[in-house]
Amino acid sequence: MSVLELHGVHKLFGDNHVLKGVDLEVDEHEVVVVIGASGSGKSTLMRTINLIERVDDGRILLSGDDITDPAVDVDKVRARIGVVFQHFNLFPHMRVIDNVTLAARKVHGTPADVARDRAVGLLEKFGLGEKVEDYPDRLSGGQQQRVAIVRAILTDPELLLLDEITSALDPMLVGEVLDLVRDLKAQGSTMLMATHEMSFARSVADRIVFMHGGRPLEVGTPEQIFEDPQQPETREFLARITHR
Ligand SMILES: Nc1ncnc2c1ncn2[C@@H]1O[C@H](COP(=O)(O)OP(=O)(O)OP(=O)(O)O)[C@@H](O)[C@H]1O
Repeated sequence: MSVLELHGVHKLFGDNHVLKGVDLEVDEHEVVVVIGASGSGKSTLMRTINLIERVDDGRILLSGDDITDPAVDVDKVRARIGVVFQHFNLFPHMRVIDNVTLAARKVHGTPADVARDRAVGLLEKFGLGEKVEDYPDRLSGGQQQRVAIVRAILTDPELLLLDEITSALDPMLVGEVLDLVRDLKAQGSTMLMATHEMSFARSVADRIVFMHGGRPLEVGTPEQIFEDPQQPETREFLARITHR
């Protein structure tokens, strides 16, 4: 069963037609990685799914529910999706534990002690056990991003959206964040992510989506896309990005 379905999704900013009829599916436990040149619409795609941007045409279904219906309760939809952005977006005035548990307590109504126990368990599991009571500015970028990921998974969302989560990190710290994503995949999380890290995309994706000109131009397994791309634009993009 599909956790996420996009049917003919269009998004315009003024007369800049950024998404031009995107069709896409993500199945349960599947990891789909979106690649493509800067400006090809990867972030916009993520933002329409999280309802930060409203689509101009088309439909998005989350586990069968039409979340693009104008009558939809946006907060309820967002509570079903875990999101991690490039910039970790932790609250600087809150300790790690409060950052991680805030949404569970305030949006999901999880009792504070239950949220705390689960958060501490996850933080320990991901090597952050000693940071529970710290403020974000005491943490490295990699640690902050891992905290943001723990926050996103705390309430077992149906879908995880990861948008360029390593782009703001010192290259030395990228690996520790990507290892966490590999762990989530091993646990069966359903994920849609945009990344410029091709080797990571290749190692973690079940399917790769190459965005070009506002739509998925080529979709396939990592082997198909990286070893035998069918479209000239895909070949050109991969040649450019691997020879930087
Ligand atoms: N809020 C906005 N208002 C106006 N234009 C926007 C907005 N957000 C994105 N755009 C435009 O949409 C296009 C696609 O941007 P988007 O950020 O989705 O690309 P991207 O593939 O994620 O790029 P990158 O890899 O650099 O992050 C760009 O032309 C951008 O200028």
